[in-house]
Amino acid sequence: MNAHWGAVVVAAGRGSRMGTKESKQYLPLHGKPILVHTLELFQSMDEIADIALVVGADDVERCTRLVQEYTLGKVTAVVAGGSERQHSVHAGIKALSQAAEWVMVHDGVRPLVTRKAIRACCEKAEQSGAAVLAVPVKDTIKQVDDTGLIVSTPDRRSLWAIQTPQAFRRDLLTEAHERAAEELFLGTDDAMVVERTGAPVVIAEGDYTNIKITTPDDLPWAEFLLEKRKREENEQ
Ligand SMILES: Nc1ccn([C@@H]2O[C@H](COP(=O)(O)OP(=O)(O)OP(=O)(O)O)[C@@H](O)[C@H]2O)c(=O)n1
Ligand SMILES: C[C@](O)(CO)[C@H](O)COP(=O)(O)O
Repeated sequence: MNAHWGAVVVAAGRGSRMGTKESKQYLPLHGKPILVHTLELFQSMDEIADIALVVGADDVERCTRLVQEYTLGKVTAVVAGGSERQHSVHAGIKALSQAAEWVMVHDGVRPLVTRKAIRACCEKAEQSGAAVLAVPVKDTIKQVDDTGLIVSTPDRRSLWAIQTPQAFRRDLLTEAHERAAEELFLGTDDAMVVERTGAPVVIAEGDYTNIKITTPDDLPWAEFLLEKRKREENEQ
């Protein structure tokens, strides 16, 4: 893995599907905010030189304090995000130090990603320019119309559930985001923004445990996975 990777960690969402008053990225997991678990993992990797943290406009001060409290020295910028995830990512890329020629984008609410998976994704990106973590879909997926009628059943062998981090050569990601902004294109991940430029984006196989904490039932699952991981680390 290249020596100078920058990471954009996006955490400016409201977490409406979680349904809590507090935005989900600040909910405690093993006594620490979910977002802090994520940042600590990135902070611990030698290959990552700096991190831009993107949060809600009202949370910039609070997150600057969190960065100090948890001595997250690689977080060189805490900036306000936008109304859509894509706007938040774009703000993060612009805030990242110019020295970072390679950028990975990660959801602040995916604290269970592993260093091994991050490295696998970045290594694939270094070979091809752009790579995303993903896992093969386990269920049969149907395309359904507005009336509930099944329209088609895509071949499951070609379906992957996409995760983060998503890793890119910085100039490629920057240009793709600028173009999407100009053309008012909104995607649900950064790969979509890059794919539409015609640049290849490849898959790096990840783990099913890299969940995006989205709804209340994800919280006990995340607690369990974190507990299991800590136990395994202690046994080694
Ligand atoms: N305008 C936004 C929307 C989302 N995100 C971030 O993108 C990641 C993935 O988004 P998701 O899980 O969908 O978060 P929310 O948008 O907060 O959730 P919801 O859709 O339930 O409101 C999260 O870390 C979230 O904080 C962001 O930085 N800016
Ligand atoms: C980027 C992402 O996490 C990949 O699975 C996902 O697309 C984010 O989507 P959401 O609509 O913000 O949940």
